Amino acid sequence: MKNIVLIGMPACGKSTIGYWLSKKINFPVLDADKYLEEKENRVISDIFSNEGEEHFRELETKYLKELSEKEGTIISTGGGAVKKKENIDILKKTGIVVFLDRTIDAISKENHKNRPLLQNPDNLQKLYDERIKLYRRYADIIIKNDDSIDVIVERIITSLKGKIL
Ligand SMILES: Nc1ncnc2c1ncn2[C@@H]1O[C@H](COP(=O)(O)OP(=O)(O)OP(=O)(O)O)[C@@H](O)[C@H]1O
Ligand SMILES: O=C(O)C1=C[C@@H](O)[C@@H](O)[C@H](O)C1
Ligand SMILES: [Mg+2]
Repeated sequence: MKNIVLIGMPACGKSTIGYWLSKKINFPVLDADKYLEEKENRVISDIFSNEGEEHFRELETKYLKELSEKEGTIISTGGGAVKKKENIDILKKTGIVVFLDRTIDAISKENHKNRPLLQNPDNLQKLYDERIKLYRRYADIIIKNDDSIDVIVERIITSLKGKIL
């Protein structure tokens, strides 16, 4: 059974929707950021401020490789997983990639205190402009996150029917 890999901007809903999708279809869910933090026994913001983003990206690739070895699992990735094509190539071998497409306006209204790259609010637009084409390019399925969580979960299930469900 293939994995379901959620990609998208920070605060687009990957963790929340991954969790509720998992309840609904009975697949386990793993959050790549949490997995990395547990394996490293540190929080991501600490890795960013001490060793820098490049080191974090190396760790991210290492743990995405481990996660890609799972089967029938929902994997919520970090918002920057698309920065390296290598990450996506790895994830696509065993998974179907779902891009959660949420507007920058909706994202900007969330609380970003635990998102190191969004401490400067101007960075949200910059990240979006850099990444939107990558999320679209790498997605097998694009789901607009513009309704309640329940509706979005149903949209994902409908779009996966006949593919992996
Ligand atoms: N459709 C929605 N309706 C209401 N709230 C939403 C919706 N989608 C996301 N949210 C809210 O937006 C916030 C950010 O969502 P979440 O933490 O799941 O994003 P994420 O993509 O996992 O972010 P990160 O990349 O930082 O891990 C949460 O408080 C979540 O409840
Ligand atoms: O958008 C990003 O580049 C990031 C998003 C988070 O999920 C974490 O993976 C980390 O803070 C980097
Ligand atoms: Mg998350």
